[in-house]
Amino acid sequence: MITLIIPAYNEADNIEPVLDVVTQMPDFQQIIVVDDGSVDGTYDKIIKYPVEIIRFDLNRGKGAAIWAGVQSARSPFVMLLDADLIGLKATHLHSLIRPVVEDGAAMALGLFGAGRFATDWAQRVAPHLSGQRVLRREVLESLPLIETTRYGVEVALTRHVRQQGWPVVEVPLFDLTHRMKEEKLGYVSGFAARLRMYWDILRVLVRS
Ligand SMILES: O=c1ccn([C@@H]2O[C@H](COP(=O)(O)OP(=O)(O)O)[C@@H](O)[C@H]2O)c(=O)[nH]1
Ligand SMILES: O=C(O)[C@@H](COP(=O)(O)O)O[C@H]1O[C@H](CO)[C@@H](O)[C@H](O)[C@H]1O
Repeated sequence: MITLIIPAYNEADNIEPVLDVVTQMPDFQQIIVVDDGSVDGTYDKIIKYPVEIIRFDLNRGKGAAIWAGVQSARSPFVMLLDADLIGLKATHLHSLIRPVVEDGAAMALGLFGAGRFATDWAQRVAPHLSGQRVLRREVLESLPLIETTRYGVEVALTRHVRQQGWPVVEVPLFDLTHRMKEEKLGYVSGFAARLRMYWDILRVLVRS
């Protein structure tokens, strides 16, 4: 009933705790991990798990990774999860699944709460950025140019759903957080990556 898609770019140090949880859950018809051109051994970590793998030779960006997963998805519902979550539990994912699969929402957005101040705050200010979502598959299939959006994929999706007038539900995900860019890459490279992310988001916001 649900296809889980996890885009992963250089997440060798982070992805195993996420895969440990999701591969124990009976809820997923498919788990697809898209290795978006990682050069840090992410692939070697993923192959130990019972998941479908799509591997890009070169990095194409988060939007392209998600789109590749969607093209292989067979279920009517899709869950998107980041590969660097800390504190993930099956109960988080059940609370995200329910509003779409049982209650008919087009999209459920998961928002960190009571996890860490910095990441809770970021999602309170900008909930439309969240990478944790459940959607009807056709929502993803009907988003024009999704493969070009890179980090703009979330704002593009949120805007698309709102423009169509489809119901969206925000779900708090308590005691969940993720590794921030500066924690993964150091302050200088992390901040540069953050600026590139804002650029991707801006590009999507100004187009059409
Ligand atoms: O070019 C990219 C950049 C990111 N990601 C993945 O997209 C998710 C969110 O990225 P990141 O953690 O960098 O975003 P943040 O949450 O720090 O903004 C993670 O699973 C990344 O591995 C990806 O597949 N391709
Ligand atoms: O919440 C945010 O401000 C950004 C950056 O998170 P951090 O400041 O690195 O914790 O992260 C989100 O935004 C990206 C773009 O929409 C998504 O791709 C990430 O999944 C999401 O965590």
